Amino acid sequence: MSRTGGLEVRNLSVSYGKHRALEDVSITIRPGEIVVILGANGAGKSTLLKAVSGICEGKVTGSVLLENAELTGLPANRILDQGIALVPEGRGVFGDLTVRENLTLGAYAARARDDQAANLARVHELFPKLIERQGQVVRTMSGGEQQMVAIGRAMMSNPQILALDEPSLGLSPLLCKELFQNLRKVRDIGIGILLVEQNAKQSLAIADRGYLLENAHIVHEDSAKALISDPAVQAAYLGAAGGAAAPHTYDAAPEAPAMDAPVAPQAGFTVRPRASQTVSADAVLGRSVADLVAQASQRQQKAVSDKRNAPAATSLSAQKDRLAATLADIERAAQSARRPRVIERHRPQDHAASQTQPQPAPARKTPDGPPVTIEIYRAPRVEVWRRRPGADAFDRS
Ligand SMILES: Nc1ncnc2c1ncn2[C@@H]1O[C@H](COP(=O)(O)OP(=O)(O)OP(=O)(O)O)[C@@H](O)[C@H]1O
Repeated sequence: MSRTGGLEVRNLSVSYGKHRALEDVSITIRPGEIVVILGANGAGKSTLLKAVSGICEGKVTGSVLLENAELTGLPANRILDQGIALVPEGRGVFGDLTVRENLTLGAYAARARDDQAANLARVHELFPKLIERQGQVVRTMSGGEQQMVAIGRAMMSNPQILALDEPSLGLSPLLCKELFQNLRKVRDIGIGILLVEQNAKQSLAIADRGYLLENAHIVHEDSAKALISDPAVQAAYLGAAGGAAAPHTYDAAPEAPAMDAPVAPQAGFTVRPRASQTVSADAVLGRSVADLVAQASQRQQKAVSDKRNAPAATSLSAQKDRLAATLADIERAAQSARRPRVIERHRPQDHAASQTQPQPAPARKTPDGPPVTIEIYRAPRVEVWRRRPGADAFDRS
């Protein structure tokens, strides 16, 4: 029996064919608490939400209990009737219908049919903007407003647990802030919230507790407050970008070198740094690496056609030439990105003089730092080529 009330997930495992997407996952969400699930891409977060809401395509074992009632194996509509509402990734609103129509559709759950007016009043109280916009076609609304409609629609089923899959995806920082404030309001009326989020910083700021899901396993659980200040969590999820994740990571083949060393185990758990910790080559170079590769490839095709009469130029050597040309181009672009730049600087003592006559801006050299190690990742199988400080060639060690 559940000791907590609310939602209790016990030893949940999900397989898609031979692929194990969730392994022995146990979590709880109490009424009136926000629980966030953090994890890298592919860790199994969406699978967890789908399994809990009865829409998972994989084979599910383990148990999902709501207020001690066993939900495992029930179809999605019965799970909704029991009190778990899902706001899926991408919102799932009906774009061609109005706000009112979307909300009405949310009230079809048996548990909510008799209380439609009261539920609508509650949604309007939470999100007064939806009253003004009730006749508006949802497709014409902003992303943030559509997200509000999606949450409002889920709330129309009068849920005990609201599960949300990446609700802040694609929202501006301002709209994200509004979204998280809205989730707080939902929590404050006693609904338990199971939140999967890429935006670790803002979600932990409103959450009560959090779980770290890595490679299908829960590797850590703590209060949101403790997670925010945990160095391993900071390194993995709360990087300089504030947890805003890169859109994808590359899956390394088993023999490929790791992209990042794992963060040193802290308090008995290890988390893999997110891709957001890695600055993209494009950002470092200020140029598109894909363009450089395309240019190098075109140049090489010409070189290969010039060598047509020399059969000794095998395709292997042509490939090597192309890679060398690409790496050299990237190296040149990186050097030019590091070249000292002239930066305008106004010293306070120059200010008065500069009021009367234009002053030449003093030049400042960008400080020479240690030479940078350049790393190039090639998808889908990760190959890491490095030119180490002081070396004049790339190697794959
Ligand atoms: N329908 C499916 N069929 C086969 N494999 C799937 C299916 N759905 C998910 N997977 C696989 O299960 C693993 C977990 O996927 P899931 O979508 O749950 O991850 P996630 O943590 O939500 O990642 P993301 O943040 O990228 O959505 C991944 O390896 C994924 O490729």
